[in-house]
Amino acid sequence: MAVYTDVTADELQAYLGDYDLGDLLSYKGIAEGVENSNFLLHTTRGHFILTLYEKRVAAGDLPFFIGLMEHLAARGLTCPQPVKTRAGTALGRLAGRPSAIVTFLDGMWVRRPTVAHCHALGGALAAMHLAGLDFSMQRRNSLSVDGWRPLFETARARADEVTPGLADSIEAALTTLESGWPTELPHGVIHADLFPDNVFFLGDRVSGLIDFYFACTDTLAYDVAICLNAWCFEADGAYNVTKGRALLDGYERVRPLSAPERAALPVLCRGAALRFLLTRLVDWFAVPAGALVRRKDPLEYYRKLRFHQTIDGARDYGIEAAC
Ligand SMILES: Nc1ncnc2c1ncn2[C@@H]1O[C@H](COP(=O)(O)OP(=O)(O)O)[C@@H](O)[C@H]1O
Ligand SMILES: N[C@@H](CCOP(=O)(O)O)C(=O)O
Repeated sequence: MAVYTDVTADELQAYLGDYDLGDLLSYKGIAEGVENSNFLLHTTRGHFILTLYEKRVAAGDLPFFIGLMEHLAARGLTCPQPVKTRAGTALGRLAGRPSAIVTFLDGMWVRRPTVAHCHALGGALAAMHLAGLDFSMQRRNSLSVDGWRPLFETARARADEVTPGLADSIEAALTTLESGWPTELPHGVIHADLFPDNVFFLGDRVSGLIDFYFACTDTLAYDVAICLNAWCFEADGAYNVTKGRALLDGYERVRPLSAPERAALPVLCRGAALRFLLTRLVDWFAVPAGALVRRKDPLEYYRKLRFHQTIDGARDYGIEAAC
């Protein structure tokens, strides 16, 4: 998260008047993350997270996110729980933005995931996929293949400022993905942004998942591809096949992948890399002056995309093509 919108102590006191959260002792903006504005609240009832939803979150989608966190918790997953006002509502409005308060989760996210972390993450991802299967609400993924070109068009003219030739490379990758994107693989609720900063650990054990604000109904194996991108590359840009194997093994112990899902991993990984390249590229030029936010490097995902373009089978990710 980040802080794009500031909240005064008076505004916050008045807002908290609708909740049974005791007295406000302190609050501070959280610099981590890039999407929404987040504050850590300390009240006489404990710690909570206040989120003000920013540009990429449509207010109409908030009931899906809130309902999903409640659904997953009811199925035994540890994730933030929306705190309701005395009137029973989880969604409010603060400083001109839609807002919500959620419970604070214990644990730490890991800056340098090990093989053991990747294995545990794979299991947690699969458990989330299974727990989401009977969630009754649907949300289209606005950041899937049909959303990439409109996103690209907003940044195309400036893309080569980041690195020469970037616009042409994205155009070529996009055209290939648009004609070959798999649509028949098993669908369900996906997290769609399960990066290390959204997974809390206590030791090697996953203690909770956060940040469900990209969650949607989409191809389950696409979520696996997002995680391979986010967890299994080293700082020098090399893919770590041992981590990939661990992640996939952890996943398959809970939810085995079908042969078509395995076969689609290369194209899904290319799509996942392009999706984060594009949002990072757009944000590179769009972060407002004065916002408390750390921009993320689009080129990290350009390098990952180019790696995936050299892959032709699931085996290169650490899993056999056939089950
Ligand atoms: N429920 C929570 N419990 C504890 N810390 C949280 C919680 N939600 C967010 N945070 C803290 O805020 C940071 C950013 O949150 P995140 O949801 O990833 O933001 P964004 O949506 O902008 O990416 C996390 O890395 C964590 O430190
Ligand atoms: N994970 C995305 C950015 C979305 O914000 P996050 O802080 O929740 O990860 C990226 O790395 O581009």
